[in-house]
Amino acid sequence: MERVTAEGPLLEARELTLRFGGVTALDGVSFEVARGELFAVIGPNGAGKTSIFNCLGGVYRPQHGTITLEGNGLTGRAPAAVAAMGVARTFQNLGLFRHLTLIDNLMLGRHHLMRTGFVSGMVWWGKAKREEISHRAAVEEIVELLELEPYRSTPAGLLPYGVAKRAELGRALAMEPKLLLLDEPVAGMNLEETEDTARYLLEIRRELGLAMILVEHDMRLVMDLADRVLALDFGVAIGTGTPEEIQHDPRVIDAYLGGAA
Ligand SMILES: Nc1ncnc2c1ncn2[C@@H]1O[C@H](COP(=O)(O)OP(=O)(O)OP(=O)(O)O)[C@@H](O)[C@H]1O
Repeated sequence: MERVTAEGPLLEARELTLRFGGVTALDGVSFEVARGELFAVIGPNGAGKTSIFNCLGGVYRPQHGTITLEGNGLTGRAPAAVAAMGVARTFQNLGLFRHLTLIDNLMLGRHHLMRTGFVSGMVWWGKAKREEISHRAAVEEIVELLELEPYRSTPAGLLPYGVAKRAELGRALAMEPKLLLLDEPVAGMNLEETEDTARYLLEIRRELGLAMILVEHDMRLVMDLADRVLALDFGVAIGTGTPEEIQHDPRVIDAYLGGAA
């Protein structure tokens, strides 16, 4: 039965197990994400981080376990249905339309929120026009928040890399999600771009109160930004806690930080 609860965690993942043939990518992983929380998932290569995102985003269906968003079942739903429930995602490889301008890419992010289709838009011109204006206003707020004004009319394919990643973040925000999944948001960035991204993520949390799950190899970024961290190793959750707790957890040091040192 569908229900919406104002209390309790925003997202709840219980005992997720995902297997590919003989490989167990996730082995009974449980975690919760609170409203407004910046939650990070870390672990060495092959630990299961992408598998978690793919289960949350509806790309993979875990063989065992449940995922709920505000108490509503999300497990096994198709990616479009999961997006419509309020889960947005950014990708390691950019998910923008190269030939469309930045503004049009952001408008596309709002597509599922638009009520007026093409034909009804012609019939109900006034209503469609009003809807268009309100969507454009929402997009303008994102442009301002992410300081994208100088690039608004630039085709996405011509944007500098760091700006294109920011535009992708903007496209995800344009969906007005309840939860944002960030897949290695600073991969391939230089130090300045990385610091800018950290600043924008903090701004998003502060201004929008949006919950985010971050998968990232850059440990400094994770430890600086995250409220809580889940550490995985070989598909098993080996620790959950504040960055401080995780950095001092012997199992995590052994599995990950120790290995990287
Ligand atoms: N589609 C698939 N088919 C078979 N095995 C897979 C598939 N996807 C993931 N795996 C396996 O599941 C395990 C977890 O992979 P996953 O990609 O989730 O790890 P990860 O922590 O994201 O790694 P990385 O940091 O390298 O991106 C690995 O052993 C991987 O080889």
